[in-house]
Amino acid sequence: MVEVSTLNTLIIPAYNESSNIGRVLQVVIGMRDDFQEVVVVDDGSTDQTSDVSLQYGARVIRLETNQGKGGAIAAGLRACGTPFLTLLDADLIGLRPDHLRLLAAPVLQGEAAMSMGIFSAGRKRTDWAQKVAPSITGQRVLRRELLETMPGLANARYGVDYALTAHAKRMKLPVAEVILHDLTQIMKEEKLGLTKGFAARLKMYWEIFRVMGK
Ligand SMILES: O=c1ccn([C@@H]2O[C@H](COP(=O)(O)OP(=O)(O)O)[C@@H](O)[C@H]2O)c(=O)[nH]1
Ligand SMILES: O=C(O)[C@@H](COP(=O)(O)O)O[C@H]1O[C@H](CO)[C@@H](O)[C@H](O)[C@H]1O
Repeated sequence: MVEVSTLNTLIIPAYNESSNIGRVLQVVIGMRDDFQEVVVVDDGSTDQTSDVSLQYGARVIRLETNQGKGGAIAAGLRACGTPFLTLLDADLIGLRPDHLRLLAAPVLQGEAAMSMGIFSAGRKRTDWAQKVAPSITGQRVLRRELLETMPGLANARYGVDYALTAHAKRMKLPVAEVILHDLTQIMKEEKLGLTKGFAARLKMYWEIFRVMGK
């Protein structure tokens, strides 16, 4: 039987996440039976994201300038060769190994081409966001062909999640939604303060809107 660890790479796109990424890395870095590699793509951060990630033993790909989430994922894809990829946001709170195994199961077992993780019982605000729009979750496991064939990946910025879900639908591929209990993430307003956070949120909505209908 083929070892799962030779099949799956974990890719974490990260932009200025030095205060958050350690919480995620300390959970995933020991999962040697599950991932061939843990790759952090530091998307032109101006903080210590790369140094912190290296301290936890992750492989770090450092982009000189900020490319946006889609560009960071594209760089991670180019840097690995496994047939399956796991994508995670760097700012999760409450992540456990069983979340990742639950998320991977439908794809590794061939029932789905992609699975999408939906927060539940994490926090009201983030649960609600994913109930309303499950297609924009950052927690996914997918077959690499899906990313390789996605048009405009490198320029999609925050539109990448919406575009990936739409791409799978267009290709008529089976997608699984997996409930991830007790998981949440840090909101932009918490990272950047109310005014800057809200401005970043509006920019994110614009980047998602741009890919809709493409
Ligand atoms: O230009 C960017 C913006 C975001 N991200 C990463 O993409 C993930 C999701 O972004 P963010 O946390 O801002 O979104 P939220 O989870 O708040 O929606 C996080 O790991 C970010 O660090 C990135 O790599 N490049
Ligand atoms: O839930 C949401 O409304 C957004 C913004 O989350 P925050 O409130 O800033 O944590 O987060 C989701 O959408 C982003 C864009 O597609 C993805 O990058 C995130 O992974 C996803 O959680």
